[in-house]
Amino acid sequence: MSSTQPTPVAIVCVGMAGSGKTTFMQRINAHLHTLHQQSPSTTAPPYVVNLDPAVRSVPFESNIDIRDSVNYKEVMKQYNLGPNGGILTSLNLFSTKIDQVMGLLEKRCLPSKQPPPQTTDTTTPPKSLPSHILLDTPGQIEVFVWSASGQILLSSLASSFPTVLAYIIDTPRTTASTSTFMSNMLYAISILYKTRLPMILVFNKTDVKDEGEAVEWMRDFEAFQAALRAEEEEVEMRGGSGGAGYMGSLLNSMSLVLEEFYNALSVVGVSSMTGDGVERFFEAVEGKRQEFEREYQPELERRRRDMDGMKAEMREKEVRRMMGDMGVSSKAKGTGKYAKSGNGGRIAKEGPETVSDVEEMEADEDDGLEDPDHEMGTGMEEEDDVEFEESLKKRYEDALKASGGPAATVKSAEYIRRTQG
Ligand SMILES: Nc1nc2c(ncn2[C@@H]2O[C@H](COP(=O)(O)OP(=O)(O)OP(=O)(O)O)[C@@H](O)[C@H]2O)c(=O)[nH]1
Repeated sequence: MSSTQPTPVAIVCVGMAGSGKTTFMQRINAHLHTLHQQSPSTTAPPYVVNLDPAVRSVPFESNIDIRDSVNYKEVMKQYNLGPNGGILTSLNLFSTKIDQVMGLLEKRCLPSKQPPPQTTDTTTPPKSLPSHILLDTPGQIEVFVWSASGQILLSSLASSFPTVLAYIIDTPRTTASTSTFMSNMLYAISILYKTRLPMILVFNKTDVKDEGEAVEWMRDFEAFQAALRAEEEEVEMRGGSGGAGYMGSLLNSMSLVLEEFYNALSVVGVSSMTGDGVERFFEAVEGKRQEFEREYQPELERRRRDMDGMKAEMREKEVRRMMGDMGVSSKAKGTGKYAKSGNGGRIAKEGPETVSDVEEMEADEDDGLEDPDHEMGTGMEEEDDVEFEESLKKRYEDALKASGGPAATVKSAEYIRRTQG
């Protein structure tokens, strides 16, 4: 079964505090558990990850919980931080374990790369895999979306699984006024731009107020402008300014500009309380998974290739820089600042850079010593030096590759020192 099962979709739930994110997670988790119970051989229960370090208790069981590896209260105390700083630092600490987290997710949710053991037992079906990975995020949405660790977590996830954002919206509160609605939409856009992942807008709490008005405001800007005018008139009647100034015209123009953005989104109304709309949500997830594979994956791969290219370029630069440094430090080979101009095109005599350089230079001047290579120049040295530099360059490159990039300069320097004896 597992070999024919599609890769599970990762659903990352984001939303403002109080939007009903946790209740929504609980609802979709319960839905997937029911599907599993109905057909245990085709799909495993969802794999659940809690990324909210500050949550006291979650009404569902998590397979990976940030709270198991980071103690949020302790982090706040130790680093003397407030609540948001505590969440951010906890996420940072957790993201340092991203390799382990991804290893675990891949092990549990992707088909095994090893061939299944040869067995004559045909009665036991192969183990099924989860169809979805659910991730709950901190209510302080900005801490997750705009932090480096949030980015690391999201991009690592998207590099192994089709990843979809579910942006949960408190429908009754958001449609209470056009300005609240617009603020929430702008927030959703900024997340879309930042994460560059497909997004589903989940209008939650439809048992209190359905999503009809919100969807109308999104699809028909004239309806939004009519609602805006009605609001202004109401305020004017109460003796206020009606926001007729910049606010009204800003919201007006915004509604026109946002049309393109709205077209990129899937919209569903859900009641996490009653379970209404949950099937429609999963249909939207399937649509977004296809969109991810069609549009986002090639873009992700292109970005990854660019990154690899950049890394290779940086490695090359680093090698050149270190070769330059070698010119400073390889006095023994006559390739340093003591080398005279014309010695194989290497660096000419330069000013001292450190106190010990000054002492050495003074000592040399006192002795009236010449560069030994230069004195004994036969022409052979130049060839030797080219060979020497070539072999060094190769060793630098090998060292840099082995250590994963220019960040490992110190390590590489040690390596060179060691190999030079
Ligand atoms: N009527 C109704 N209430 C809901 C629904 N979903 C959530 N709520 C209520 O909304 C409130 C907030 O829900 P939570 O799930 O705690 O919201 P959250 O976004 O996780 O909040 P934080 O934990 O602060 O991030 C709770 O009182 C829920 O009972 C819904 O579909 N309908």
